Amino acid sequence: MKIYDVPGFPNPLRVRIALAEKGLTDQVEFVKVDLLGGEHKEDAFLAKNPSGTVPVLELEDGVYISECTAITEYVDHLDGKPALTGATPRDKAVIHMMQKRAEAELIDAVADYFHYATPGLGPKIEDGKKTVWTGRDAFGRKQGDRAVAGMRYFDQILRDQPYVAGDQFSMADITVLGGLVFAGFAKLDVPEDCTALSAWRTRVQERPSVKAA
Ligand SMILES: N[C@@H](CCC(=O)N[C@@H](CS(=O)(=O)O)C(=O)NCC(=O)O)C(=O)O
Repeated sequence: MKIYDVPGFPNPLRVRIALAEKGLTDQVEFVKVDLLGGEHKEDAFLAKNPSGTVPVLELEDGVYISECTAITEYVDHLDGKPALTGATPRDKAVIHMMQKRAEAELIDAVADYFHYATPGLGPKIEDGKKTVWTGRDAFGRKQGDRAVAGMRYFDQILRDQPYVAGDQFSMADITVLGGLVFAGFAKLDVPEDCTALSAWRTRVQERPSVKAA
């Protein structure tokens, strides 16, 4: 397997943690993409992923898989013992639901704040993305507020259960952690009173997979 990504960036981190959780990291060739230089917006990369984002997984048969959730589902099922995406219909559904909330209300909202309300990845990348749109800064700030509301939501969830989707660590936890890492990138602070979320982060950061990623 080959993964095109940028080490240390939030969404690539989601897949790197999943690979480490499954013990597959050493079976992957990582190919660094020059994100700041705009390589991901060039035709050669767009042919791998028309969305122009990382990470992208390339399989032995040449198929390209983008989207962290899809990549995580792929690696989680390779050994027939899904541990991150749910082993029963019920667990699969709850994890899928919480994963979607972690994307929509946290990591993707932070990404919008980062790209539209801050200098983001710099003018070479961002100007292409930000068409001349008078409301773009206001949209970015609104998404920042949405991300902070998302932090409060997950704080409430984690007051009643040890992990984002219930009693077990899952890909939904990985996505919330990616969202908090992205928030740090974007200088979007976790509210002081989100004590359950902060305690959960301290706990999951002790996982070998997180330390290794
Ligand atoms: N929904 C995508 C999001 C991927 C994404 O936005 N990746 C960022 C990198 S990261 O900063 O989120 O880690 C990217 O490629 N951004 C390039 C750009 O926005 O031009 C996924 O799940 O893979």
